Amino acid sequence: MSEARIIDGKAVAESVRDEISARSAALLQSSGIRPGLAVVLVGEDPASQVYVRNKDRTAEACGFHSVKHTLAADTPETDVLALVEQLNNDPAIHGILVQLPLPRHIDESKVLRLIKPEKDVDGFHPVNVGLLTAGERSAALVPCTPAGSLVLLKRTLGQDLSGMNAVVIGRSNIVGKPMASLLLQESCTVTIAHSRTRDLPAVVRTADIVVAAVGRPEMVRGDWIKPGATVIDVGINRLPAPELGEGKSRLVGDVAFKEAVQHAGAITPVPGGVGPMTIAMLMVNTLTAARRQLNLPEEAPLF
Ligand SMILES: Nc1nc(=O)c2c([nH]1)NC[C@@H]1CN(c3ccc(C(=O)N[C@@H](CCC(=O)O)C(=O)O)cc3)C=[N+]21
Repeated sequence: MSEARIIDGKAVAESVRDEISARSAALLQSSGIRPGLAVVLVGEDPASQVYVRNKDRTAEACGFHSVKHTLAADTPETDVLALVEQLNNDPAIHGILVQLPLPRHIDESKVLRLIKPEKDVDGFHPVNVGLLTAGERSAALVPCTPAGSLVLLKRTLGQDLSGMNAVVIGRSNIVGKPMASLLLQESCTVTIAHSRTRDLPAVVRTADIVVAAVGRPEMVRGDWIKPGATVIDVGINRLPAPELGEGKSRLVGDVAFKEAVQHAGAITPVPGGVGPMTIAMLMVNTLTAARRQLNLPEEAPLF
């Protein structure tokens, strides 16, 4: 069998970013307003650092107003809530992202529920979750990683995914559940598999589309993949790599890439797959949020 096509998430993310830059420049020209994005970091989770740096750089490249609030890991919950409230009321801020996970003493869902739904560029507020689940994707802000994964699927398979068997591995609120909602809305036959699923390899073998979002390095093996299937690897796992030198690490996905590439029709790499798309879709959501807050018409959807 021939090797799978490698889906270039970095290149697709760049094209999305170019489109957002152009739309952002047009908005600035016509209304004098820059989309504003605020990121709130509580504590310094090392895994968050790369993400925040990439996000800042991309926001700047899109001509956005971008601010970062870094709070100490022991900041009281009331202070975090007060900051969110301040950002909710700041007209220069159209999108608010509170980096997860939060320290244990902070009630995550309390923080997420306080963010104004129209500023919720992560799409984690119950209002946005509800709209997406109810099939009103176009009225919602859609979580960035699932949205980016769907963009990659459509670039690979075309606009029509109807009737395809999609298996989503992982049931998180951040990826698995919203991904399943999106694929269902595309008329896929959707299975959500998880840690209690019986005979996961057999379930995955039924899939035309596999979305792996479990957070377990290289868990999905090559012989689980139906020949020709499209594989979206959402996992970003940092493993020690002494072969690269002392203290070095490497990133691997949730899919055993070297094996899966022998079976799949197309597959995303890690890094360079879904990660860059997550950031690109955050820019899409921030621009969408800004336009809605300014009562401007919706632009053509990018997926
Ligand atoms: N409220 C919230 N929303 C998030 O979306 C969110 C979050 N919290 N907490 C942390 C995770 C992690 N995350 C990443 C996004 C992009 C890359 C990314 O761009 N990765 C690149 C480079 C990775 C590297 O070189 O280290 C790649 O995969 O090619 C990584 C990680 C978003 N997250």
